[in-house]
Amino acid sequence: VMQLRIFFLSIAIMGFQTLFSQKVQIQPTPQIVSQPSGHILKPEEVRIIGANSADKEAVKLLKSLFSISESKKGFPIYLGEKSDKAIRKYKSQIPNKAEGYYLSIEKNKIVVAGNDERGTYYGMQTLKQLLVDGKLPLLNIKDYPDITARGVVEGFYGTPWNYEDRVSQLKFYGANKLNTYIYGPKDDPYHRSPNWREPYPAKEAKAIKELVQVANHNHVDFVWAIHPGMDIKWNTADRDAAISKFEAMYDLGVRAFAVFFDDISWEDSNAAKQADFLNYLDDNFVKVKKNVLPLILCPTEYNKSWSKIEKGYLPTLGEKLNPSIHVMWTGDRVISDIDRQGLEWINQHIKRKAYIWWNFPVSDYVRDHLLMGPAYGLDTGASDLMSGFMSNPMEFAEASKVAIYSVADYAWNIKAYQSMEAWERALKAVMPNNCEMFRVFAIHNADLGPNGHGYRRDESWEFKEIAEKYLNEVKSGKWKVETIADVQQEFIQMMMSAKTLLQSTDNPALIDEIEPWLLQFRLLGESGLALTHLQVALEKNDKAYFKKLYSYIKLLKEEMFKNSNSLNQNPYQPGVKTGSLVIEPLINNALAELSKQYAQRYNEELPSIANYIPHLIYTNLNQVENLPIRYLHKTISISPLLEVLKVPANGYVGIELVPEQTVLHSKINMGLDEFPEWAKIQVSADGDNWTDYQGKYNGRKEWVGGKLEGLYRFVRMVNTSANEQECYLKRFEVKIK
Ligand SMILES: OCC1=N[C@H]2[C@@H](O1)O[C@H](CO)[C@@H](O)[C@@H]2O
Ligand SMILES: [Ca+2]
Repeated sequence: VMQLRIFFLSIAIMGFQTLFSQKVQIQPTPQIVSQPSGHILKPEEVRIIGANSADKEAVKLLKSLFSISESKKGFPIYLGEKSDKAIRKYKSQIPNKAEGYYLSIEKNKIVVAGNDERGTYYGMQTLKQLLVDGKLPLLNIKDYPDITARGVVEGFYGTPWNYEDRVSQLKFYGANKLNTYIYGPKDDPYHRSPNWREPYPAKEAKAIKELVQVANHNHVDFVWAIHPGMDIKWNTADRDAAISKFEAMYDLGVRAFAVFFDDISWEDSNAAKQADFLNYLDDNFVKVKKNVLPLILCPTEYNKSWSKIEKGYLPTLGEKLNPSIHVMWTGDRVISDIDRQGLEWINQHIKRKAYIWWNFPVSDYVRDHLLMGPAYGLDTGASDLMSGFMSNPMEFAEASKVAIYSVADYAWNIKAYQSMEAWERALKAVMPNNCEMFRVFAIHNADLGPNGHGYRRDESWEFKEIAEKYLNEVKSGKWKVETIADVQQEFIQMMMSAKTLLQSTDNPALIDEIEPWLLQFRLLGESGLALTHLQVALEKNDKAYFKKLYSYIKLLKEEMFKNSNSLNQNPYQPGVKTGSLVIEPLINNALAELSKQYAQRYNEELPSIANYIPHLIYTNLNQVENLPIRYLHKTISISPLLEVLKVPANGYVGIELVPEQTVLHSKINMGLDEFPEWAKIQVSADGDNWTDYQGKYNGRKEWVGGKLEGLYRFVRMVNTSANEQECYLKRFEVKIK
């Protein structure tokens, strides 16, 4: 009997424990958090001890959460930094780390004590997260960030974020303990060419001034970046032009600056000159102003695949740059995982900890895709090797928050980071009321398709196995009802997801951004569903029904084609791709298979409606071998490259027409003012015998060629000189008959 009694007692205690010790979820994951021992109800009134010496944003945040009693009787909340008298008693509990804090929620008091102002503010952000349903768990936390600078570099090509986007982002960073926002949109002419020397016009200047204030209210350092590399001259005029632009930005409240030398021609990538330029700004502006944060440089050689150590670019920076200047780095490639080995490699050459510019979820090189998946490929053993970690996002600000939320979790507590778990929480943070439907959409919109960087992401990972099984059963003709049911369930969920999100109201800005993809996603689900009914038609041997369904699917595909030619149009990767890794290929493959079975049974060929492109990229340059080919209204084009293209002797890039075609005209834009003497445009029918393709330069830096007699298979640009040359690949298109 005694054992039994003890047994039941232990069960009861466990139950009690689990009831209250349900794991508290805090974002980002704290370093040290005690097991909750029960909870208290939210105090009716609180008394703040230390209100006039604590960080003012923290005080503001506290006052927004609780009602403050004027008298002495309110529930005491001790608030302040380690140097403040009010929390002197708790000083020894505070982690001795920048932005660290100690938070203790007890029966008769709460303590929020920061190692510095930002730490107090972050302690308050955590307290806010713990106040749920009018209750607070009894626990204590000692927390601090692993990486000093954490945040976002708005550094993509494409439509810059607008003012509302940026305000929303800055508030999001405050709530997720991200402390840095680097303003550097490539297509802002006052950040880059031609107006990097000019002060902003009044309207833009006012907007930046206000954004800096919003950043300060959310404890975010607003870093303004200048991109002079397209036309900088290494002289005092341009050096002083940069200083005076920095002064103008300083007057708008900016207290942190960066200099970007990325994606410029290699002649100007002179490390010694760049280092002198940065050191001059450092010595004559940053050091003079005193309250300006250390400079950040984005080097021309910003990834390992582009660097030739023997040429000395990175070692020169490492040697010459003032030690306080940060050096940005994207990893082993432009778009790259970040791991210990790669970081140790770069840190030794730049003689400091790399300041990471992580090119995810940026999509300016795959603009027809959204990157809504988990942020993975980040080494959880690298917390001591980075001085900063910035995400370069998509031009879709709200949609980028899914990845940015995960980056916040990673950069704060690296060893604890779990990409899938963070992703689940990110979805809920971005779409609180419809996160299940949002998850259906996000899981099928994660991969970016074939692209020039060869960077891919997993997608539809929970559906892959069913998809495989389904396709095999379609091929064998022996399909099982439960497999069809599983596949139908996924397709119906896609339709439900699209419809629910299109009509949702919990994040209208997000729906506005992703609407084209939601429309496409719904149609894709619908075409999949119709596809499964083709099997019903075959089961019932109902030829007419099969044909009706087939033309219905054709209608759906025509609508998708229309969407892809009217929505999200841009000169790079226009259109709207969704479910492109698993769902779309499954539907096209099953469709081809079922129409083959139809043809065999009824001895009648149906017109093919699977959308694929037979034409190929034709090149011996591995920098562009993965660039996708587009085919639209008889024009075949190579997806443009944003970076500088390096063309060794006899290097070539072009298009292979499959099969041979009559070429009507061609247009090639290499981003050069006149047609370079080292280049030739050639055509061939067999890939061996080449003839020059006569053409001329139009007024817009483009080579244009006319109609060719006869059939050709290859059109290319080749470097006929004996040395490596460089150009851009802004456009390469061939129109056929
Ligand atoms: O400085 C690093 C860097 N500069 C470029 C490059 O990465 O590729 C990114 C993705 O295309 C692009 O957004 C960015 O502007
Ligand atoms: Ca203080």
